[in-house]
Amino acid sequence: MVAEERLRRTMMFVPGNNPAMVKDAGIFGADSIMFDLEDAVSITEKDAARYLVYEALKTVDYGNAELVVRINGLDTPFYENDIKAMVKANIDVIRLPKVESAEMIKELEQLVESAEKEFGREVGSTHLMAAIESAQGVVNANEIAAASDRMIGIALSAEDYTTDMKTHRYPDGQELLYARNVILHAARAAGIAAFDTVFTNLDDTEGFYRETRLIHQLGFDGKSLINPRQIAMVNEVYQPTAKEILNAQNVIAAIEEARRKGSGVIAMNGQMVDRPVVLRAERVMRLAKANNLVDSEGNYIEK
Ligand SMILES: CC(=O)SCCNC(=O)CCNC(=O)[C@H](O)C(C)(C)COP(=O)(O)OP(=O)(O)OC[C@H]1O[C@@H](n2cnc3c(N)ncnc32)[C@H](O)[C@@H]1OP(=O)(O)O
Ligand SMILES: O=C([O-])CC(=O)C(=O)O
Ligand SMILES: [Mg+2]
Repeated sequence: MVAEERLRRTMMFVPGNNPAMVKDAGIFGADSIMFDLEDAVSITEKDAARYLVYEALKTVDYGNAELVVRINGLDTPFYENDIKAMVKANIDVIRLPKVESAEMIKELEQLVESAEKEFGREVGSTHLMAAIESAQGVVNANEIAAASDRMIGIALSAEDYTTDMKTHRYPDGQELLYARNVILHAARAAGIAAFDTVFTNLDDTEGFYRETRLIHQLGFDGKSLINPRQIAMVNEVYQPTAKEILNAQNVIAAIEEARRKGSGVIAMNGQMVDRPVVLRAERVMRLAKANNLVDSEGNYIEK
């Protein structure tokens, strides 16, 4: 097996100034919980939200969820204090909003490194991600994605992006097609994850499914979410079918057999099985496991 890659289908925003939501954010089963210190928090509450999230990170058990914080942008008076507090609280990932250049990620990296030294945290252990929210960010997506070894992903942020592009969001998503493809290619070229944007109309379930099916087809790892009700719908779209699971099991068994015989390639039902096929099969099995569709030995559970 290749190194186990973390599943990041659902990255749920949690307003950093809402004590009840911050406290209970772990119970909904999001792959990643993203505490927000930026646009969900008004200027007057910035310090209180930072303190609330810091305390929660120190005291609340969020299980296996990856813990992310969206700090305030580099053009605000808040980001330095945000970085220090979140590094000190052992956050897994810092998400920088409104990223337009590799230099912004490098500036973030320097501040994170000095905070790690100040608080006795292992240097390099705080991961980073960038939200791309403007034309400039899309144009520089390749450099942004490759700006630091700490980068785990880049995300499209379509609310700010469509404003910058002088458009707005439409049900068919045509206005996002270029940005989605650029971000996806930049992420894949850099070997990191790609996240799609939030869908803000909680009553439009059909629209949410349509958008999630599209980004799944394109190849995104997952989506930023605003509400726990959206988690199960994303997991459903990302869940492999019985046929895909059975095929993946056969592929993995076939390649293990080939390796025992000293070969990296084998034919299965007349079809060549090589590395990319095996990597896809391993991802299907990770998704199957996450959806409880296989037992601990990887056997399909009939439902
Ligand atoms: C463009 C951008 O920057 S987007 C990112 C910034 N925006 C955000 O972070 C907003 C996050 N989302 C929210 O605040 C909320 O989901 C809202 C305001 C949109 C809707 O809230 P509600 O109407 O309360 O939603 P709903 O009725 O589905 O909530 C059900 C439960 O889930 C909780 N919940 C809802 N959203 C969240 C969330 N994002 N995180 C944690 N818990 C949540 C509610 O508190 C409620 O809990 P309760 O049953 O114990 O009272
Ligand atoms: O990251 C997101 O999807 C939310 C956001 O800030 C935006 O859309 O501008
Ligand atoms: Mg935004």
